Order: sequence, then structure tokens, then C-alpha cells
Amino acid sequence: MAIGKEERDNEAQRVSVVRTHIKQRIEELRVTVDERRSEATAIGRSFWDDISVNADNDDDLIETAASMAQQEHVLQGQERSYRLAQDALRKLQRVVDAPYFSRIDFQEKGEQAREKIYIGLTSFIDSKTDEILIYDWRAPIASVFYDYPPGPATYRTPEMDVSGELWLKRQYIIKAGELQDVFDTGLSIGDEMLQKMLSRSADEKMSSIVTTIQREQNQIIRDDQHKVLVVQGAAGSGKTSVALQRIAYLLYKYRTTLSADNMILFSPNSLFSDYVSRVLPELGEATMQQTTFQDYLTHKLTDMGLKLEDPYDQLEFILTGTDHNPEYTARLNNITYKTSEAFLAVIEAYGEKLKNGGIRFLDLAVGKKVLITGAELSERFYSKPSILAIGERMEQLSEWILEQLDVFQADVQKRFYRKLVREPKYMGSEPEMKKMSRVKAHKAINPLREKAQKLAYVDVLGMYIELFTDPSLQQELVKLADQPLPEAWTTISTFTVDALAQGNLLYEDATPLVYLKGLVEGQLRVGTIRYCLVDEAQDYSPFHYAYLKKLFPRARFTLLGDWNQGIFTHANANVSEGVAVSSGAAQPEQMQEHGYSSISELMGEDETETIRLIKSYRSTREITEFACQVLPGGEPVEAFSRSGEEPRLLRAANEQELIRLVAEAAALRQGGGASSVAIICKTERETEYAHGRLKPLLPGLARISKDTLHYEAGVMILPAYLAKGLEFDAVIIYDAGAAVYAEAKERKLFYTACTRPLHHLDVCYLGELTPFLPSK
Ligand SMILES: Nc1ncnc2c1ncn2[C@@H]1O[C@H](COP(=O)(O)OP(=O)(O)OP(=O)(O)O)[C@@H](O)[C@H]1O
Repeated sequence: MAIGKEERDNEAQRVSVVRTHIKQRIEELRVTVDERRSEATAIGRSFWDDISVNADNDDDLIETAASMAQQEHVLQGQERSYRLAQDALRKLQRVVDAPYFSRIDFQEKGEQAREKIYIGLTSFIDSKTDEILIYDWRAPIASVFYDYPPGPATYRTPEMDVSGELWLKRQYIIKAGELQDVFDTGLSIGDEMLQKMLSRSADEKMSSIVTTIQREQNQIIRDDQHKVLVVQGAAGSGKTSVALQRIAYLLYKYRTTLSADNMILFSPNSLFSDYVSRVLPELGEATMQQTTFQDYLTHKLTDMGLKLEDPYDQLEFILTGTDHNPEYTARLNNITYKTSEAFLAVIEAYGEKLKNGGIRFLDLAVGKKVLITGAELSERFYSKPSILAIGERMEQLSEWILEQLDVFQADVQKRFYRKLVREPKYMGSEPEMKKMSRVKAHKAINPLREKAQKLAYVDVLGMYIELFTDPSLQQELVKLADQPLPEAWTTISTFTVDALAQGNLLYEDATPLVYLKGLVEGQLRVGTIRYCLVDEAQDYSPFHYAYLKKLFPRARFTLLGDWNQGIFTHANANVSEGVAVSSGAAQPEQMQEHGYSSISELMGEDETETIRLIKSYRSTREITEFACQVLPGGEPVEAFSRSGEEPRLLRAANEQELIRLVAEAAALRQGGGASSVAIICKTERETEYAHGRLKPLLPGLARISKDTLHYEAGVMILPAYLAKGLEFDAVIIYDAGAAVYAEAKERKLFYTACTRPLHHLDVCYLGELTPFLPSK
């Protein structure tokens, strides 16, 4: 709803007044920052001048230490106040051109006055009058803006719930310090504003949605009651956006006790990490630990000398293989079992059993000379009271090893020295010879020291292999875990051992191995993580979740996924519509249904809240409705009312024509102003082939692979699984023919591809159209 001229002028006037205040503060802060910087530098420089170093006796030493600690304290204080001033300055510099984006007029119950609350990215207080000129969007009262239409409203403060009447809800578009537009909104947050936001062009980086967060999204962003929050969100419903807004919210709300280091976000790949990297800085927050699960596993397994398979290679194998191939079926069985809770129980039972015996220790040797045998290590380890946790016993063992190594080193040093003395060629002085022998001895023993520190004398891999080669161990664990072995156990065992013998660690084996390692080394927990957020949560298996829960015992979890886009195979993948398994493989009873509901079982039903986001904001209504045809029985999706062109179905009679059609569509979209155009293929193999054929027709065509870290706007080609999570102005499906997308395992992948565009979707196909779409 547009507002009158006078009101508009008043608003424009206010923008200008607030900006003047902010600019003044910026100037003041500049001076403060400069002063504090010079003070901190000066203290740093005079650090030693101000300390009286006196080491004549113990009392003097204590005094010296106290004076150092005091100086350090002063220095730290100065540095901190410099950083604080600098942060404040940066925040204001970021918002000076658009200080706020909305206003609410709220009258608290029992109060006479209607308060005008202006909401922006960061709060701002007039230092003379103490008036709050801008409220941070994360302040409790700001939630009224996101949650209510005009009328009765309530917000929650740490102390109580505050009720009242919301009289006005207004939005502003301010650019370069000028008020460009202002309108009052009714029901939900300005459809008008949202329409504007969603009609924009997609670029290679995601933006924050702070000005138009929807009520159901706000509920997730501000939730602090549940230990585990599971979000089933339709494609384009804002899951990733919500995850990032939530991080910013938590960092604000708990700013005195929580820092970015206490949070971790698992994202699907590095390309994606780069894609979302702008949002937190845009919201004025430091970026936090963002990793992929693959990177985490690689980090944990570096010393094992194995080649860890990429999840995308696993997927490529599944998508390009066929059921007739026994190796293919064996692999599917392997994946299904290794990602299941049944296998998790076996690994946990193994961990229990190892408390009383069975840990394999490696000899510690220099060259061929064994210094401490594995048997001796085992004996020492198991002679410790079994009441001690494995981790404590390991720690004590490492300490003992390090002591032994000191003795060995002294011995080796003596021998080197004697050798040098006897060596007629060597004519060094005694101190030189001593130094040389010390260095040599250190060099010889140090690798063992590092090994001891990393517990690399424990043969975790050997123990994992034993699980598949030792029938009596298997029997024992099956009993302990109360889990029968799967029918395909023999095939699974052979398959696992063969792969490991070749130095290959399959993706499905990596988490179990890391878990076993954690159990054996007693170093499973990372207590510092207080919030763990998982994006694309549908791609994680029951095994993964159980592991994450153990890994971060103090963390609250936010798991955001779309089970309609579950393209990875794992034990709880939804086989009926998904990629899980083609006929004939694995145990169907383990593969049924589940989806996100099984996560709450895994994470503890009492502590888990599941929220559904149904509305999809990314694509036009036409595209969303078109994509929904692909998954008739899937999770519900509601299209946002933004209209555009109908998706086009473009048939080619032969391959040459297909290439021509795809190239023409790309040129058309680019010519029509689309800044990002993605040609989406099914697999890496198809991408490689199509790229070769299309390149002569589309010279600027960029190929995106799993190793790509960053992409630029323009025309690009990539496999569907890499496009997941990303969005583009226009998408061209390279070949939606029945020969490419027909099996159950390809349905969700196709759906994922169709849900990537904002504005245009062209579905090219060769011959017959995929049965996933109704024929015209
Ligand atoms: N409240 C909102 N205001 C403005 N834009 C929004 C809002 N919610 C979502 N969007 C936009 O919709 C698009 C999709 O959002 P996002 O990528 O977060 O969704 P998603 O649920 O993670 O999607 P997918 O599962 O398909 O990858 C983005 O362009 C995002 O900016």
C-alpha cells in the first residue's frame, strides 16, 4: 500500500537525519580507532621497558612474572577495545547508505504510547538522548515485524512475553542514502517487497533475506527451545537462507557466550560454501567454520594412507552402473549396510569389546629396529584398570611411550657421539660433536614421537578389516549388538577387504572407520561445538547422524533438508521415489519410507521438533508447478505467486539437433538478459561429453566439476548433483529423454535439476520424453 506525499517526505527526512547521526558517529569512531591502534602499538613496543626483569632470587622472579602478566593484561585490554571500536565502525560503514528497512508501530498492553520501532541490520542509539534510532533485526521486538500482520501481537523477551497491538508495518527501500520507496504492508511481509526481491537476477553469490523473512522461516531462525530442529523444506523454500540467518541470530543473541568457533555448518561442497560466503558478512557477522563432511573425514583419515572416495564419485558410480553387473549390486548392498543403524550397532559393540581386549598395536621402530613391540604396548594398555576409559588409558600409554622415547634418544645420542669420536675423518670440537649427535638423535626419534602423539601406533584399519575377516569376532559382535548380519554379508565382506587392499576407502566405509577410530582412541567428542547446522540434510545417513550426535555431545542441531531431493543412496533413502536402490539389491525392508521422520528417532524424539516449509520462493509459479509433476507423491510444495513464462519442452530427433537446440536455448536466455544460465546434465560423464559438443557453439561455456571452487555468471554446464543447492536465472536440461531419466533412482535427481531456475526452464530431450513428465 503506497503512502501519502507528506508522510513520505517525513520518512525521507528521517532517513536523512539518522544518516547524519551515523556519519557523525563514524567520524568519532575513526578517531577512536586510530587512537586505540596507536595506544596498543605503543604498549606493545614498550612492553619490556615497563617490566623490571630481575632474576636474582625466587621473590624477584615472582615479581617479574607478575609485572609481565599485568603488562600483558593491559595490552590485551587495549587490543580488545581497539577491535571493538573497529567492529562498531565497520558495522556503521556497512549500513550508512541504507540504515533500516522497516518500521513497526507497537503499543504495549497497558501503555498509552505507540512506539515507532525502526528495524535495520544493526542497532543505533543516539548518544545524546539515548533514543534507539534503529533496532537490530534480531532484537526481540523486531520479531513482531516478521511474525504478525497489523493487529494483536506478542514477542518474547528473555524475561517474559510482551503483548500489545501492532498498528503499522512499513517497509523502505533505501539506496545510496536516498529513500526510493516506502509502503505499508498487510498480511505477510510485503508481497510487494518479496516480489521485487524474487524478480531479481541470480548471481554467483547468495544474498541475505533479512528484509523479507517470512513468519515460518522466522520461527526456525529464532528457535532456541529445541535441541534438534529438523526442517523439511521444499526446494527453494529458503532452507539455506534460513540456516545463515539463524547463525547470525544466534551469534547476536548469545554474543557474550557464543562465538563463531562454537558453531559448525556442514554444506554439500566447496562450490556451495563459496556461494553462501557473502551472506554472513552482509549481515555483519564473521564467517564461521564451514566445512563439507568429506573434508572433515579427509582430515580425520590423513595418516592412514588411503585414497578416500568422493561422495560424488559414489553417486556417479550409482548413476552410471546397471543392475546386471554383480559388482554394482555388491556395491549397493555395501552402501545400504554401511550406512545403517544395524552396522552402527556393530561398530559400537566393537568399541565396547575393545575395552577388554582386541586393540591392535603396531611396533614402534626406527628403520628395522623395533624399539617397543606392539605386544608390549598391548600388555601395558590392558594392564591398566579397565574402569579407566579407553581415552585415558591411551593418554597414559602415550605419555609412557614419550618417556621411553626420551630414554632411547639419549641412548642414540650417546652412540652417535661415540661413533663421531671414533671417526678419524671427523675433526670437530667436542661441543660441535655433542651438538651434532643431539640433532641426529632427535631427527631419528622424532617421527616416533609424532606417531605417539597422534596415536598412530594403534592399527585402526587392521581392526576394521578384522571385522570382515574374522568369523569369531563377527559372531561375538552380532551377539553383543543384537543385530543379525545382513544376508549379503559375505559379498559385503569381500567387497570391503578388496577395496581396502587396493588402498581405496569407499565413501560408505569412511564414517564407520572414523567412528571406530574415535572409539579406539577415545577421542570422539568435540565439546566446543554448541550449534551444528547441516544443510542438505537428506544426504546424510542414519550412521552419519548417530556419529554427529556422538561427535558433538554438547551441540544443538539444525538439520535442513528436502527429502524430495534425496539423491544419495543410503539406508534410509526413500526407495519408492528415490535413488536408493534398483530392484534386486539390498534388503528392501531397511529401505522403506523413513525420510526425515527417522532422524527424530535417531536424535531423540522428545528433543526433536520437525518443521515443514512448504512455500517455494525461488522459481516462478509455472516452474514450481511444472517440477511438482515429477514427484506426484512427494513432500508438498506450494508455489509463490510470481508469474513467468511456461517451461518449454524442446524435442530433438537426433543428437545433432539436440546440441543445436541446447545451444540456441542458451543463446536465447543470455540474449534475453539472464546473467546465469546453467545447462544441467545427469552425470559427470554426460557433462563431459556435452561440453565437448557444445563448446564450439558456445565459446564462453564454463564447465563446473566437483573440484570447482568458484563460478562466475555466464553460461555453464554441470551435472545435476552439483547444481543442488544453487540457483540460476535460466536452466536448460540437456537431455530429459526417456533413455536418460527413467529409473526410480533418477527421479529425484531430475526433480532437483528442474527446481534450480528462478525465471526460465527449457527442457530439451532426445527422442521420447522422460516418463517422469506427462506427455503433452
Ligand atoms: N523470505 C525470503 N525473502 C526473499 N527471498 C527468499 C526468501 N526465502 C527464500 N528466498 C529466496 O529463495 C531462493 C531459494 O532459497 P534457498 O536457496 O535458501 O532455498 P533452499 O530451500 O535451500 O532451496 P533448495 O533446497 O532448492 O536448494 C533464494 O534466492 C532465496 O534468496
